[in-house]
Amino acid sequence: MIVTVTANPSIDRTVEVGALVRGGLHRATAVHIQPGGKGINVARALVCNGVKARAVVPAGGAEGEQLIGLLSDYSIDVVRVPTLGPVRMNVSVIEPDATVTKLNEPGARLTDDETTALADAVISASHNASSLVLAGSLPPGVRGDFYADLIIRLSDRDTRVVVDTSGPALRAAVAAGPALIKPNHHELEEAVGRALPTLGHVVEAARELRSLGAGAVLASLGGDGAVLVDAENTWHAEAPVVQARSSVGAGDAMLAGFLAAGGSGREALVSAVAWGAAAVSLPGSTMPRPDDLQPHLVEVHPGISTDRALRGDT
Ligand SMILES: Nc1ncnc2c1ncn2[C@@H]1O[C@H](COP(=O)(O)OP(=O)(O)O)[C@@H](O)[C@H]1O
Ligand SMILES: O=P(O)(O)OC[C@H]1O[C@](O)(COP(=O)(O)O)[C@@H](O)[C@@H]1O
Repeated sequence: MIVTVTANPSIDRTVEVGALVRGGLHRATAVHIQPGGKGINVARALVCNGVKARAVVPAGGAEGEQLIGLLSDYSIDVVRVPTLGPVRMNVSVIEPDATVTKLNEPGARLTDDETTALADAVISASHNASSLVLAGSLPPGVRGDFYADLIIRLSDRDTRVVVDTSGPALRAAVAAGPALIKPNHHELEEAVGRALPTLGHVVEAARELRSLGAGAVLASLGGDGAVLVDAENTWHAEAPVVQARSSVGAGDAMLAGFLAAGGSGREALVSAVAWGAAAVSLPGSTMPRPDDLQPHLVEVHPGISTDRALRGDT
């Protein structure tokens, strides 16, 4: 069983429009309303591919009811932690060339009691977990070391803890020694405090985060694919997307693909990149199903082209 935690879930509205003009009126050509937040997306991708997943989700208000309702379309074992404040709504605007503009709300403040209830629910929901995924931003009221504390509390278990977050929460989590982190390009730059214009810079930064405590680093690089740095190896892999539609949730699909394929090594990276590329070809934050996956199109490069300039599109 893979357990995911989404401390700050959302209802995602993905709105497709013509070219975006700041200050202009845009008539939507399509709208997708989907359950959101990184851990929820990882769980959706897993169950869409026959892998069992449990999702721990704090949810309150009418939006919380709607989120739980949307989740009932998936065979996820949902552990709901009731909260007073409502679940946030995040909006992504997609232009015809698949450019995404994201508007993420901060989320409602969690009280101290709600934060404690969430942490306790995670500990009990992950009793039989092979992997525990701590994913997404932290809502107001939750301290930046929330994920780090969970890693420490779970350190005597066999569960592999995986972290996909940003900013101070990521820095704190790294120091607590997670098995794996999944930053995108921007989150990796933020974590090391400098720009990473080339593949070589990304690999250096990933090694730095390993030296600070992360067991392995799976860095997603948008159209440039992904890099995996673990104790033994460094790999770069990428796959073409014939027609990009929406990259919302691509990183979450990618992490799910990595875990579904065992969560370490070359073959897991191939699976990750195949799932990420497939997600980009689907509307909104739709997660790929087996028929959408094309692992044979994934290219794993024999060495790292350290001077390769990155597009920086994450
Ligand atoms: N334009 C693209 N072309 C091909 N693959 C892509 C593209 N954008 C994203 N991907 C795939 O999806 C993965 C996750 O995307 P990325 O944007 O890096 O993550 P996040 O959604 O976390 O910001 C990438 O590692 C890559 O495999
Ligand atoms: O918690 P954050 O960082 O605000 O991110 C939440 C958003 O990220 C998503 O999980 C999408 O993730 P990606 O970064 O993979 O595109 C959305 O479902 C959600 O709205």
